[in-house]
Amino acid sequence: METLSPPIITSTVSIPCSNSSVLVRSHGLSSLILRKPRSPAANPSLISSRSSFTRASAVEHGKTSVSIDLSDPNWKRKYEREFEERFSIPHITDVFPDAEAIRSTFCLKMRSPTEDFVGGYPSDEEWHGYINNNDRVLLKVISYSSPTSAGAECIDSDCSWVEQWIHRAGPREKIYFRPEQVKAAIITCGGLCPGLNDVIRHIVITLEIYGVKNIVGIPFGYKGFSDKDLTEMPLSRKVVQNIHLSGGSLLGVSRGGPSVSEIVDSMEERGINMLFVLGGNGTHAGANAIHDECRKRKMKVAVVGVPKTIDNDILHMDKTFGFDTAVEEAQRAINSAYIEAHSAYHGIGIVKLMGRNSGFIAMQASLASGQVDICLIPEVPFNIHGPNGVLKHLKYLIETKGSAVICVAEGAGQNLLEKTNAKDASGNTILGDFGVHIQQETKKYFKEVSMPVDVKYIDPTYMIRAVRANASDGILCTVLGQNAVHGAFAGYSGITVGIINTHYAYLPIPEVIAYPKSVDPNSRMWHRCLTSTGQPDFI
Ligand SMILES: Nc1ncnc2c1ncn2[C@@H]1O[C@H](COP(=O)(O)OP(=O)(O)O)[C@@H](O)[C@H]1O
Ligand SMILES: O=P(O)(O)OC[C@H]1O[C@](O)(COP(=O)(O)O)[C@@H](O)[C@@H]1O
Ligand SMILES: [Mg+2]
Repeated sequence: METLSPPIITSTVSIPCSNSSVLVRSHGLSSLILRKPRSPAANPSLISSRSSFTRASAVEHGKTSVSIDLSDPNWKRKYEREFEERFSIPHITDVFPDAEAIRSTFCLKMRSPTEDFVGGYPSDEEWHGYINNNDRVLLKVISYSSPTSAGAECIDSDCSWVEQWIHRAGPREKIYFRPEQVKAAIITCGGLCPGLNDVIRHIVITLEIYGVKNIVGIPFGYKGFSDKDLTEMPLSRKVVQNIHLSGGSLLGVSRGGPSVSEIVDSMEERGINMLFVLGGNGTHAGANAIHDECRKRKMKVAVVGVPKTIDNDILHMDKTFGFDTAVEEAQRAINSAYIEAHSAYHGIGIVKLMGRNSGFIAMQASLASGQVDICLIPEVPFNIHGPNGVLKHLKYLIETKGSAVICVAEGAGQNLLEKTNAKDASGNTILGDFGVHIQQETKKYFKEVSMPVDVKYIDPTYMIRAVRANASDGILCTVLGQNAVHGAFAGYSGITVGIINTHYAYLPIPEVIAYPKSVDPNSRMWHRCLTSTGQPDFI
């Protein structure tokens, strides 16, 4: 048995300290972790707070309450055991202890597939490179020697090394579904993302290698389960052969849709027993609820997610597919902004990139281009006006360099805009347009200071996410798509697949969506970005 589905973690750890900036209030694992300020000198009270580490830290793990008593000599072993349980992945045998396992029909080397695959493809090979169920991947690979190391994530004052192991992804020797009894469905939800077609393609191809013949696509996200006008799309290697050559999703996407019980009713009606769900946080929340509902109804179903978001806001993963492509595509916009700004008298180029809660695209695109003077992201507060504001620095740049480029993430500066409380069909907050706002404020400001400027605003957001995946995302999509199928056949459900420290792993869905991953302002990467742009703090 692969033990329990871990609860979503919403926890609070208070590190007793006089400076409120180190009062850590967050979700999930990082709640155990004291994030350091940018420089220890900036927060001397933190250093003197070392003794606070020795106190017991009460941590609520969703339903269960876990308390890590750092004075307990065995706290590390206990922590590691609890971690293992949280990251255990639900398995069909949790609900069906007598579920029959058969030898895998997935072989690395085989003869041409025959019409009659029952009993497995004929293979000449004995060794298939299967993954052992006990194989693990290490989640954190840096051993910090001090809480003052940049980006340090520490549990105690010594930053003791704690091992956090997660399940390795890949094909298993035993499978829990007979290919001829599988009806697999694929669904893509949320916004577009480069690589969706690549993942669909590899799921289909891998399912066929296992011997599955009944594969369908559900059109337009979860809506496709309830809308009677939308019919399933039969999928095969032939259908998906070239779909990766274009962006978008062969199946279409949508936000909003039916309730979880309607979705599961529809799955029962259609006889779907493998569901591959491609989407972001919202989609995964839905996938996990579908998994729970299937368990409640004692349905032998595998629900496997593949995280899709150009925002790169899924926890624990090196990156999500489409992110690299988005960063690469953003280069064209930034370069255009630079050329426009550089070629104009007192030119200012402003580029808005996506990133609802997380500034990863803006940060990485700024870093990659080397042409950005000011990068603004949601995670780092700033002022536009005032002596330390963005506009003052912009004036300095115009005076000293003659031109400037600003890159903003869409979620940046929302506190400076009027709130509308508007939501999209999925319940996501509709953001104010900060790109337009800073463009207007820039024009106003320079008029006020009687300095002629030529402002060019570029919003390439939808162009970026509609392109096809680049080569590196193409490879990532291939591996994720294949591993999703391996996970389902291995009998896992309520899981998702990701790249972690360059290895591929299965994670329980709640752990990756507990909250959106965001840029750590104390991380080396953000500091590198600041070094590259040369921008000051705008506070
Ligand atoms: N908490 C939730 N529980 C169940 N379904 C959800 C939840 N949040 C979002 N969804 C559904 O997931 C789909 C995609 O969600 P959305 O937030 O738009 O995109 P993404 O998955 O990219 O974050 C939508 O159909 C939405 O209704
Ligand atoms: O216009 P739409 O389709 O609502 O998409 C906008 C959102 O899509 C994204 O690119 C990705 O969001 P999701 O991961 O929720 O699909 C966000 O950065 C952006 O806010
Ligand atoms: Mg989302």
